Amino acid sequence: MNDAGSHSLPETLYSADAVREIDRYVIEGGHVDGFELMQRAAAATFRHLVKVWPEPGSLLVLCGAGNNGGDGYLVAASAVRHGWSVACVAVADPQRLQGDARRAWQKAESDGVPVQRWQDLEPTVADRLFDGAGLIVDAMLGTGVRGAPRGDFADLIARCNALAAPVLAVDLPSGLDATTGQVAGEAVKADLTVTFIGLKTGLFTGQGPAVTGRVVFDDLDVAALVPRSGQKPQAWRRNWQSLAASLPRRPATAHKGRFGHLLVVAGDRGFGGAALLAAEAAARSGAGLVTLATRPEHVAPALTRCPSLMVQGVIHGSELPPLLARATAVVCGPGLGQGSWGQQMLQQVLVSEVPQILDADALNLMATRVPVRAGNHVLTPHPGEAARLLGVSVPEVEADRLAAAVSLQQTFGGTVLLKGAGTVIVGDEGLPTVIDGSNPGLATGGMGDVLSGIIAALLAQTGDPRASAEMAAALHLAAADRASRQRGFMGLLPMDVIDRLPELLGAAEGVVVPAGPNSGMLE
Ligand SMILES: NC(=O)C1=CN([C@@H]2O[C@H](COP(=O)(O)OP(=O)(O)OC[C@H]3O[C@@H](n4cnc5c(N)ncnc54)[C@H](O)[C@@H]3O)[C@@H](O)[C@H]2O)[C@@H](O)CC1
Ligand SMILES: [K+]
Repeated sequence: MNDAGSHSLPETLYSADAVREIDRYVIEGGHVDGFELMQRAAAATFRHLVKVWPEPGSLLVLCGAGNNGGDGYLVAASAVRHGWSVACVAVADPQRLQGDARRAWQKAESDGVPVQRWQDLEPTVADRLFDGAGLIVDAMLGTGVRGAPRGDFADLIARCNALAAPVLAVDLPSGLDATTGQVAGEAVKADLTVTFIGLKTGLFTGQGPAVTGRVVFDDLDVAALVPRSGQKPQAWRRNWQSLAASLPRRPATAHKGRFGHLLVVAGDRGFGGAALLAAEAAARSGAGLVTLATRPEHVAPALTRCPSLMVQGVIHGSELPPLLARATAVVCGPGLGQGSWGQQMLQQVLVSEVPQILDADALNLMATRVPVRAGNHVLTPHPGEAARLLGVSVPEVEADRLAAAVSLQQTFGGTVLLKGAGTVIVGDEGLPTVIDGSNPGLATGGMGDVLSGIIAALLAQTGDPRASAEMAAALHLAAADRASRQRGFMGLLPMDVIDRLPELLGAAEGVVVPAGPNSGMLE
């Protein structure tokens, strides 16, 4: 779930290599000495550690073979100076450490940190260290990690994850690829990640959100040097907090004709619910008018459930053009099925000029036959649909979600929204956007239909496919987070998410409902 602490995070995301280059620029450019930077990293880590765990009990610090380990040795030294009970385990032989990391280890030793080599530990002693830990500091692998953790690193990561003690990850959870968010073997599951200098993209997409816990950031006082380093961000980090202000404003004299007429083409036999979820989400997201074109048998239930919709039963594709002619945007896909009804409908949508969202079965049908012209469309694949469209496997998509989304955009044009934790949005220009946050309650049938309804409603109002996709993904997540506070994750339903849309939109519009005798009047 989105975390309150992330509000102060920067909005730019960098690859791990870009952050390493920034480090290099800062140090080799003579701006800040490498050991001084490491001391700042350790001090920042310790500051956050004390804030979250003022009395952690015994601290177990696991240090790797590089500068991430160096940070760990200095954190251990701070803890000893603080009078805490500390155990420090060197996963790699500290005698072989080099440079700043070596200096950090020596400082820890001279400050009285009891450093023990993992390889020298008797199994019973190792068990005691782990079982007695009140808090684990993971300083094993940082931005220098390459591939799946090997040897003792893999064992220690598994051991950390088997314990109930909380974990603080230094810079990133060991085992996570901080650029892509991929976990090739196993990654430490942290409760808090304190990350430095630049936010890394992989903390926010792929497996990142599942292993970082809360993310806090410290610029180590070198923020002013970042633009001068020549390193460019890889993506934007956005959430509802940062996007709500771009919501289209409604003048007091507004009439329904100003907010677009959305056509929802959805719901083959047996899939009427998907059509209704998309249409109702759209109606709740400010579309002026919503027409649902669906199988005739869904007309009566849809009208009963949501009388603000116009619902049209359609049997042949030839019935769509007049409806498309009146639409400012169209969403095609929820519950469309892959039979001839769905194919006919999709065909009509694809040949129209109307700005369009292509979702679910529309993407499955496209993957087998219909190429998309470049333009004003939004594709909203989940990783499985993305894999089919790209002709690769799902793990290949998940291994680098940003690259997969970019590749889809280059193939199909328009805007691509790749679903999943850390939703990625790519348009035909500008950096990709990563939506910060994830909610496991969204892994339920119908949630995607709600998302396409929201995107489509915003597209009908703004005419801007990319901005609509970004706002909708952030709003959808914020609504799910809000609903989860009452309903948890397992029992969350798409209707719960739709129910929270108006209050989030209202708050973004600055609508306030006063308490007291005039309650109910807007001011
Ligand atoms: N001076 C600097 O550049 C600063 C670096 N900082 C820290 O330094 C980290 C980067 O340090 P390094 O570049 O030394 O890299 P790391 O400390 O991330 O790790 C490099 C070491 O891990 C080993 N390794 C790599 N992949 C492995 C795998 N799959 N399995 C097992 N071992 C593996 C390598 O052989 C190497 O010895 C950052 O994440 C940050 O924590 C901070 O101290 C701030 C200043
Ligand atoms: K780490």
